Amino acid sequence: MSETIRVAVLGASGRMGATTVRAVQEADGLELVAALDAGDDLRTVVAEGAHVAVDFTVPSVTEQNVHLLVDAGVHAVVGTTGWDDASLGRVRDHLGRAPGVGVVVAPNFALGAVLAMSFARQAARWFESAEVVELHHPDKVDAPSGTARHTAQGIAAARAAAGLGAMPDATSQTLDGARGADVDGVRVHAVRLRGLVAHEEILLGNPGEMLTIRHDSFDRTSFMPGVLLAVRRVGERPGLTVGLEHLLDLPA
Ligand SMILES: NC(=O)C1=CN([C@@H]2O[C@H](COP(=O)(O)OP(=O)(O)OC[C@H]3O[C@@H](n4cnc5c(N)ncnc54)[C@H](O)[C@@H]3O)[C@@H](O)[C@H]2O)C=CC1
Ligand SMILES: O=C(O)C1=N[C@H](C(=O)O)C[C@H](O)C1
Repeated sequence: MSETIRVAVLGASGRMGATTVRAVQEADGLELVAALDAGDDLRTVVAEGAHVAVDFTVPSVTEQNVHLLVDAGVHAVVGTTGWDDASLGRVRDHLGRAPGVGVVVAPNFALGAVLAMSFARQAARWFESAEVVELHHPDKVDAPSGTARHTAQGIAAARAAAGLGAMPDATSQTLDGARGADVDGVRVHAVRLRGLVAHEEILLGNPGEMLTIRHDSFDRTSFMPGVLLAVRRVGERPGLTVGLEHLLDLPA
């Protein structure tokens, strides 16, 4: 990769895309070469010689964007939600046929959120119960958040590795949805409220005690240090990286 990293932003008119455009324009060593939104031709990314494309679009298009970028030899930094094991597996297979190309998919680029998820994974094996509450602005289209899914999956993996079984829960009569969504056996609850940006609480319970791990993004600038870190590092990481924790040397 040359000294100046040429960056394209997809979803550039959206809340995250617009914030990313400004951050790239203000960052040392980066040059914004394309800012595209719905209806624009993705071939502009290649025509403008982008090294890295940042995707903050919508869950229904992000995987397709990534495949097009990989075909073009452009590294991808992806914050858009909606990824699952199947879509990540398809990208991993595709990257196997595109040596040298890197893709970083991160459900949350805020450093505090990544640390909160790491702390939750560390704590999970010591508690009988764990639930995740995510709270977001009401314009968000998906629920639960990608961050909450990733958090719950990490908690479930840590519990399984420690030999813990199902959590205690005597609920036998309930309204649909009252106990939230089940992500690998961990309950996840989604709040949508005007005034919020992006927030998460991880509740861990034992007899007589509770540990609460909370992270708040009050402004979308909170995601930018992580986005810029990924833009700078993705070229050194061929293949698929899922989660910013891998770029921060935190336990996966
Ligand atoms: N990983 C992270 O740290 C964060 C991830 N997100 C995720 O990023 C995504 C975007 O969030 P927001 O910016 O709030 O949404 P938004 O709705 O404000 O922006 C999405 C933009 O994508 C555009 N778009 C739709 N189809 C497109 C296409 N085919 N090509 C190019 N652009 C297209 C839309 O026109 C819109 O401008 C969501 O999935 C959200 O959950 C949001 C915040 C942080
Ligand atoms: O849509 C959002 O706003 C956010 N989306 C991501 C998610 O779903 O986890 C990251 C953050 O929570 C903000």
